[in-house]
Amino acid sequence: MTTTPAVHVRDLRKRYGTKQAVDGLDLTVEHGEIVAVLGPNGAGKTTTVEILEGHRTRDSGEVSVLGTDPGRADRTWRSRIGVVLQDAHDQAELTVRELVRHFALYYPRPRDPEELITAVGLADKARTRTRHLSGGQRRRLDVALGIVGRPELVFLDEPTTGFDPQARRSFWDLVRRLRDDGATILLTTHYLEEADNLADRCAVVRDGTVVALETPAALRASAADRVQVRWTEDGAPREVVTATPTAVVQELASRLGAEVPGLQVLRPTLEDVYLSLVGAQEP
Ligand SMILES: Nc1ncnc2c1ncn2[C@@H]1O[C@H](COP(=O)(O)OP(=O)(O)OP(=O)(O)O)[C@@H](O)[C@H]1O
Repeated sequence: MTTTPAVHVRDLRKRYGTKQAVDGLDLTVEHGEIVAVLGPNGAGKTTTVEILEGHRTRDSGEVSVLGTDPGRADRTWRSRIGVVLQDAHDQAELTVRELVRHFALYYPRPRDPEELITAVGLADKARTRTRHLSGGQRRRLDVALGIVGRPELVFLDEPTTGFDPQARRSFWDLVRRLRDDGATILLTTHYLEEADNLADRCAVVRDGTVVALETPAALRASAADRVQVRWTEDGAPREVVTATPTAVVQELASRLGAEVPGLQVLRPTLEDVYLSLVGAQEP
């Protein structure tokens, strides 16, 4: 295992006209990690990821992806990266199988197209022309095309947008299998549940900088002093926010009897922590 991180970004900056889209962003992704990049619309996630993919230039800052500056990368580097863009493919007349086989030809050590089609849940669509796929099925095909070359590092841009809940869960299993095979994964998502289930660490981006880079558990723990205890007393709903919910419940039980009416103990979710980090008002 190499000691250089898979992705290392320091003080990254990118401006479009007067808009400072990325404003001194730092990020490190270790080999074998799944990192979710979270942030409101316009926070600078796509710009950052596209710079890491070598698809956009930067104004300044240090960027190393698999040990190489993406601004100066060659074809060999590109073959080690898997990029899953939204609606990347435009070959509507080809079938799923034809398209995956076609993409496999570009790589020295591709995955087996049939196994891959099954792994992304498209086995029964292998002979379907891609223009006849549903939105969620197209996304799964995008993913298949992004990983057919057995990339060491996979970029997934909002990969499960448009998936039904079952498809989303089987997609998460697929991403975990990729990681278990040794891949590093950087994904952007607006689904906090996705980040919570999948990510080893979450990078929360606001106004072009990373404001938190932590495990989902550590992020939740940062709000451990904001547990809501709700109950009903004298026919009216009551609520306190506390760091010691057990003590509150004990006090209520001794005062109101063993079964406190309407008792609820609500621990902060990842979404609560996220919203307090980015500000509840999204643009
Ligand atoms: N090519 C461009 N030209 C001008 N401004 C741009 C360009 N691309 C992005 N921007 C602006 O830069 C800012 C950051 O955009 P970016 O797409 O990186 O955000 P994002 O976090 O990916 O948002 P979303 O969640 O909506 O995808 C936004 O204010 C956006 O309008």
